Amino acid sequence: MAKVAVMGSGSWGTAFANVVADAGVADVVVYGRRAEVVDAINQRHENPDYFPGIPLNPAVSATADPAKALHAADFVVLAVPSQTLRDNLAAWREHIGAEAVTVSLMKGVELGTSLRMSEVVTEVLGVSADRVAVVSGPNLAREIAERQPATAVMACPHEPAAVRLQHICKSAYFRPYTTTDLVGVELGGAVKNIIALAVGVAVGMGFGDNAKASLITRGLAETVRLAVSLGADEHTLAGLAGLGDLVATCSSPLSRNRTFGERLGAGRTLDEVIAETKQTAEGVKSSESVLALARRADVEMPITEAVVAMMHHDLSPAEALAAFMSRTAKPERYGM
Ligand SMILES: NC(=O)C1=CN([C@@H]2O[C@H](COP(=O)(O)OP(=O)(O)OC[C@H]3O[C@@H](n4cnc5c(N)ncnc54)[C@H](OP(=O)(O)O)[C@@H]3O)[C@@H](O)[C@H]2O)C=CC1
Ligand SMILES: O=C(CO)COP(=O)(O)O
Repeated sequence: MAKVAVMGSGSWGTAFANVVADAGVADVVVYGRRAEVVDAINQRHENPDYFPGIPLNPAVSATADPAKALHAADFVVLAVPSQTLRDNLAAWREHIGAEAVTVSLMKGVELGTSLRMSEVVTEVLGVSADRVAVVSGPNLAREIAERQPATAVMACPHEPAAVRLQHICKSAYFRPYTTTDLVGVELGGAVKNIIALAVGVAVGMGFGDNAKASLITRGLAETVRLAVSLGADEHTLAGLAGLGDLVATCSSPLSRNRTFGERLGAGRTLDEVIAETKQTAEGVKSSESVLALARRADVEMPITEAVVAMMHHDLSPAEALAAFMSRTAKPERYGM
């Protein structure tokens, strides 16, 4: 059987390990940095910090030793916050086998470099892009841990690797598709978090479904503009990793990004919201790196700009709304 190492025992790492175990065709081990989480997974088949009361497949084992997790792994699945990936990978690099396929579950863009996560992997590990895959789609981790039905996209420029990954994930409740469009899949995932922050702000301000639908639709338009200008296929953004994830994340109270925005929109200060947010809300930091990417590509992303201004430059939700609504009138389709 293939061996899958999942590096990170938070929400998505735990739920994804469970998906692989439930698919039943690969061995899976999770690396967690805290012994109490590792012990709970091994002894009680539960991750009490992230999914209390949800039974994990007993075939999911855990270790606090990254070398042990990575030893002879065919797939190395990365599930830590995006901004920590470079340092973590540098520490893990010596234990990752030359033939392993690295799989990013992460939905962020690196601050400072504006690199996508797969690009950070190829840079740090010195491997070709053909050995790096990405999993994305409408995948709220709790629903998947509860074994509710879901679909996802496995992206890799080397299609056979995406197909192998599809095989080790497919189960009665998890249906993976494949694509070779890494750029579209990664940017769809990173930008939807930013749009979910904006939707959350609108919900927190008390606005209804017209505002939400407008942000989702115009959010998709700016995602497509950016992704296509960087080489993505427009159809990818109409698929699971684009529209699918955008709708799920912007609609769900389970989304950490939407919840973050909602608290801000309801009048809490940024510092209060940051202090209340225990899990990773990637869009807060990635809004800056995505905007930097957009400026470099000369692409307009007004919702992302508004989110950056609220998250990093003290613009209030009311001021952001006024600035957005008073933009110059335009045709619906422009600037592709
Ligand atoms: N949750 C979801 O529904 C989904 C999340 N994603 C993406 O998956 C990625 C991971 O998110 P998610 O699992 O939700 O995040 P969580 O916040 O739930 O978990 C983060 C994990 O990373 C660990 N961690 C945090 N900081 C560091 C660090 N500096 N070094 C090493 N490990 C660290 C945490 O350990 P500890 O528990 O000890 O703090 C925890 O195991 C993100 O990019 C997210 O966008 C994608 C799809 C769905
Ligand atoms: O990516 C996700 C669902 O696909 C999870 O979204 P949040 O990180 O906002 O919780």
